[in-house]
Amino acid sequence: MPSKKALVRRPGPRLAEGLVTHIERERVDVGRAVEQWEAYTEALRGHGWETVEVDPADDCPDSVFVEDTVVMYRNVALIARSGAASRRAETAGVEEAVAALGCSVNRIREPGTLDGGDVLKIGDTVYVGRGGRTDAAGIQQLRATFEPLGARVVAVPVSKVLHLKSAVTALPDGTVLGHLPNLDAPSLFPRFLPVPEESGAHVVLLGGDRLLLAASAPRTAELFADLGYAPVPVDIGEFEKLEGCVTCLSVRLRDLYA
Ligand SMILES: NC(=O)NCCC[C@H](N)C(=O)O
Repeated sequence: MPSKKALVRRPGPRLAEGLVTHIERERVDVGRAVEQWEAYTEALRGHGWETVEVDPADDCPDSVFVEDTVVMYRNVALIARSGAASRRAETAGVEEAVAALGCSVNRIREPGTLDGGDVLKIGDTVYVGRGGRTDAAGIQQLRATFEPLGARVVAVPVSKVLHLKSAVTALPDGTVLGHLPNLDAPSLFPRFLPVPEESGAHVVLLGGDRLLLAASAPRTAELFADLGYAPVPVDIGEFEKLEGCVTCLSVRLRDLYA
C-alpha cells in the first residue's frame, strides 16, 4: 500500500520576520498563524493524510514553509539549497526526517540554488521555475538527479512571483492552473486553466476530487465546484502575508511504501 504521509513543520516564534520579496510587508500575528497552521494540518489529517512533524527550526523565521526545503520524486529526496541564504539552515532537520522515513537522499550542491516551491510535478513531468530562488545550476542538478529515474524536467522562466508554484499548480487530471498576470510563459503548459484569483492558483490534491485551497479564493472555489471537484478551503491569511500559499506548508510523500 502506498502511504499517505505529509511532512509539516510548526511555525516558530520568529515567523513574523519571514522574508517578503514581491509584496508589501504586513504585520503577522504569530498566535493566529499557529491556529491557522493547526487547522491546515487538521484538514490534511481529516482527508486521510498522516502528518509527520519535522523538528522545529525556531531560529529560522520561514521554517514553516517546509515545501521549499526538499523535492521528492518517488522515494528519492533532493534536499534544496535556497537562493535565500537565510533559509539554508532549515534543511538539516528535513534531511533527518526524510532519511528516517527511508528515502534516499541527494542534495543540491553549491553554487547551485533551488527552492522546492519552484518544482511542480505532474506525473513524470517535473516543471522547474528559474527565478529568484532557483538558478541554472540548481536546474541542472535537479535534472541530473531525477532524469535517470524516468522524470522529464521542463524549465520555466519565473519573474513575476516568488516561486513557480506561486504562479501555477495542477488539478488531478494534470490541467495546470494559474492566474495569468503572474505567468511568464503559459504556453509551456499543454493544458491550462486560468483562475480568477491569485491564490486560486494554488491547490493541494487531497485525493479523489478534493482540492485544498486558500479561503481567500472563493470565486476559484466556485469554479472548481462547477467543474465537479470538492473544494476544501482553509484560512492561511497570516502565511499569505509572507508570500506563502497552501502548497508550501507541507510536502506530500505519496510514493513511499510503509
Ligand atoms: N513555496 C512557497 O510558496 N514558499 C513560500 C515561502 C515564503 C517565505 N516568506 C520566503 O520568502 O521564502
